[in-house]
Amino acid sequence: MANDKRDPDWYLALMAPNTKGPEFSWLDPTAMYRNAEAFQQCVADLTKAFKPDEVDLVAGIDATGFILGGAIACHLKKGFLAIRKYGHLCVDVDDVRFKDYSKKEKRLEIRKDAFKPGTKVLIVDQWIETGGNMGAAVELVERQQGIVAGIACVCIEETEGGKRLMEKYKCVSSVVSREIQDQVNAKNLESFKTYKPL
Ligand SMILES: O=P(O)(O)OC[C@H]1O[C@H](OP(=O)(O)OP(=O)(O)O)[C@H](O)[C@@H]1O
Ligand SMILES: Nc1ncnc2[nH]cnc12
Repeated sequence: MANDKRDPDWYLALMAPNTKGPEFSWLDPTAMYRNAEAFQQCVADLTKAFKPDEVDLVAGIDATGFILGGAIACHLKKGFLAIRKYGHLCVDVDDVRFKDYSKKEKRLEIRKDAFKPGTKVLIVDQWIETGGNMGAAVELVERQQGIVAGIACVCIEETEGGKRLMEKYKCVSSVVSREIQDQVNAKNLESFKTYKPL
């Protein structure tokens, strides 16, 4: 990409707007993952701030955090820990209850003895809105004496919860410019005006 004249976060314009109503999140980043160049660029962007010895294990949040988290684990040549929605693992678990952007009660779980104490864990998800899911994931990792090496998401909204996570942990997202971050915070991307499904 030596002569690439695109903005560094060009691929965010491939995310699809919500056309189904308020019970869904306001856009769909999985539309962007279908583009090979976009997906690979996103994985590269979310990992470049981490040196190999900064991360021992990558954790992804159920469900869409598995897509990016799995790809990031392979890119960094690390193992992958699934942070699952409650009730899915067939082994003993630790779990956390919380509320997310839907304002409904949610619950995440990880297996007991998921990693050794002191393991440096990079937590990956698609998105941070209220920070409910990510806050719960952090709690699960820290309860087992893991060290949160960082947090990686396509976008992190500058909500109260998002800002709290950014103050405390090394957080990376694909958003580069103030302009796009403001659009993310406003839940309305300029690119929606010209977004075309394939
Ligand atoms: O910051 P928050 O308010 O917690 O919102 C962010 C979460 O919401 C979405 O998950 P959701 O459970 O809606 O969808 P998914 O199962 O498709 O990943 C998203 O993937 C994050 O996990
Ligand atoms: N995938 C997503 N897109 C936009 N906002 C979100 N809030 C929670 N998940 C989201």
